[in-house]
Order: sequence, then structure tokens, then C-alpha cells
Amino acid sequence: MQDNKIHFLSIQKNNNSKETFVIAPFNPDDKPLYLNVCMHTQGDIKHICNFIHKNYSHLNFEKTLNEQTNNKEPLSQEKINSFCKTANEKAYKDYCSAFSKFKQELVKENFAKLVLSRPYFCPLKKDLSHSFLDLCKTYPNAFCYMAKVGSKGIFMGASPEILASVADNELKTMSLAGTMAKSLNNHYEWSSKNIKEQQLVTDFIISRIKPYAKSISAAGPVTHDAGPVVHLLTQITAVLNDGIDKHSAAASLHPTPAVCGLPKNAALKFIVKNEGYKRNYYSGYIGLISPNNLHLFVNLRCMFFNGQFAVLYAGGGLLKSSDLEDEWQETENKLKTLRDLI
Ligand SMILES: C=C(O[C@H]1C=CC=C(C(=O)O)[C@@H]1O)C(=O)O
Repeated sequence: MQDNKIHFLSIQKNNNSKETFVIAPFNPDDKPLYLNVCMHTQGDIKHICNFIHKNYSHLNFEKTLNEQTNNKEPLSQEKINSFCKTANEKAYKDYCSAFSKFKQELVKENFAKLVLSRPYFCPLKKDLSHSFLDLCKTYPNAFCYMAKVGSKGIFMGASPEILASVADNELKTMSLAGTMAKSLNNHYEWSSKNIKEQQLVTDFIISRIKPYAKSISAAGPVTHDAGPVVHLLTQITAVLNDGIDKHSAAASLHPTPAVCGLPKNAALKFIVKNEGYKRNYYSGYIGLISPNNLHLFVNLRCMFFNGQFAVLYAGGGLLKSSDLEDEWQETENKLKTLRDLI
């Protein structure tokens, strides 16, 4: 894991920061946003709270709200609750119907793996700055961030997954896939479905970095703690060829089969067409780019706040043996990362 620093960001231009925060959508055809880094600290809590209130309280949320609710006026609490309830009922139906389409393709062996995800709508019970601080405290090994996305809202998350961390000529990445709920005795028997699902990600990552690397080493898989769930993790390190463009090497990994599928391009098209909602920045990548280094994370365990309610996201890898109820429950478990703190 990179570090336990807390990163706060703003769309403010001209702050002469040498570091840029990138937030890239799941679909590589959609453009990434490049933001200036306003604060980058391990933080004194009072300082952080003041910073958040100063920089994040003047968002113009109306446009997003109108798009999502067809409402011109800010919604009452009762209306927000009822909107979220209806939206979640629809999201469950959409997930079930997408699941059968995805499974059919997997059974026909048109794909070896497909990641299916879904949104979850909920009102906030507390001030977002407190939720963010709780997130940073609860997940010290995750990359916790908050980013203002235009005037539409705020993305916030605690990613457990490095997409690529490049310093000098060394690239570190990871294959993180396969999920079980956290158990009290810390004893995990991984199913063959989970082992296969994660191995596909490891093989993909190694094949993508090969053209850029002098040597590659892999360690794992081991069980990795990610809050309410655990995953299988293989750490992968590559020594890059001289003169390699670090950003291209890192971006060539996205989207890995931890969030997309195999074969990659066909899976991407299939997901965009059939998942039933737009992922936007969920399962894209986020992180810091500076002239000599970059630290990118997969945008998982994240949410978007539009000023009135939050949209959380979670997904999971499907193989032809996947079961609807198990996969739905896995998304519920992953949602707890944020749901319990907002
Ligand atoms: C797609 C997500 O998780 C990925 C990362 C770890 C384990 C995963 C899994 O077991 O399916 C997913 O590949 C998500 O959290 O929304």
C-alpha cells in the first residue's frame, strides 16, 4: 500500500502544485479530469475540517439533482428517502436482469470473466467532512481521497487497490480479486471460483506489463484485509525498460479484469452496453501524478455525493459458475466500507 496520507483536492487552478490529481472514468473513451492538489497531509483533524468546509461547501448541485430526480427544488428529507428507496428497488431489478445476460455469455464461453456492478442510493446521516475523517481513520492502509468533480458534486473513497505506483524505473502493481466477508477467527478457505478469478487478473497484469519491462516478479496470492471483506492479493513488481513513458505503462493496465473482464475490449463494450447504468468514475482510476512519479489506484469502495444524497458503487467478478444471491451479497459486503460511515 502506498501510504496512509490523506489527500484533499479542489478544482481550483493555478496553485502551482507540481502534483496533479487524476480521476479517470471506467470507460477509457471518456476523458479523465486533472485536478490540482490543494492539500496533501497526514492531518490535524481541526485543520482538515476547516479545509473541507472552506473548499467544498459552495458546490452548485442543482444541475446534477435535476438530472437525477427531475426536480427543480431541493428535495425534502422525506422525498430523498423515498427517491433512494425507489432507485434501490430499480437497481436490484437491473442487477438481476444484467446478471442473467452476463451469465449467459459466460456459460457460452464468449467471456472468461465479467465484472458486474451496481449503484446504491442513500441519504447522508452526517456531515461529509466527518465521514471522510472516519474513512481515513478506519482504513489507514487504503488510499482515502475526496475530490470535487466540477460543480456537480464530490467523489470520496477508500481504495484498497493499487493500479500502478511508479518511482524511478520500478513499477509496483497488484492483482486484487476474490472476496470473502471478514471472519472473526481470521480463517479463510478460498473457493476454486475465487482462486481462478484472481489468477485471471494476475495473468492479465503480467502480460500487459511484459512489453514495458526488463524483469517482473510476483509474490502471492495471500489473504488481504480490506475492512468488511478480505481479498486474494498478489504483489507484482517490474523493472521498466529505459526510456519508457511511465504514464502509458500504467494506463495500459486499465481496466484490469478486477473491474472489467476477459477478453478486455469485448468485455468493456459488453459491460457499457448491458450493465444497466453508467459507472462514470467508479472502477476508473484515481491518484497522483508528479513529474517523476505516479501513484494510481483503482477507484473502488467509493461514492458520489450530489448535495442531497450519495450514490455508492460495488461490483464483483462473475465466472460461469457464479450464483446470483452470492454475488449480490458480495456487493452488499463491499458497500459496508462506506455505508457504515456516512
Ligand atoms: C469491483 C470491485 O472489487 C474488485 C476488487 C477486489 C475484489 C473483487 C471481486 O472479488 O470481485 C473485484 O474484482 C468493487 O469493490 O466494486
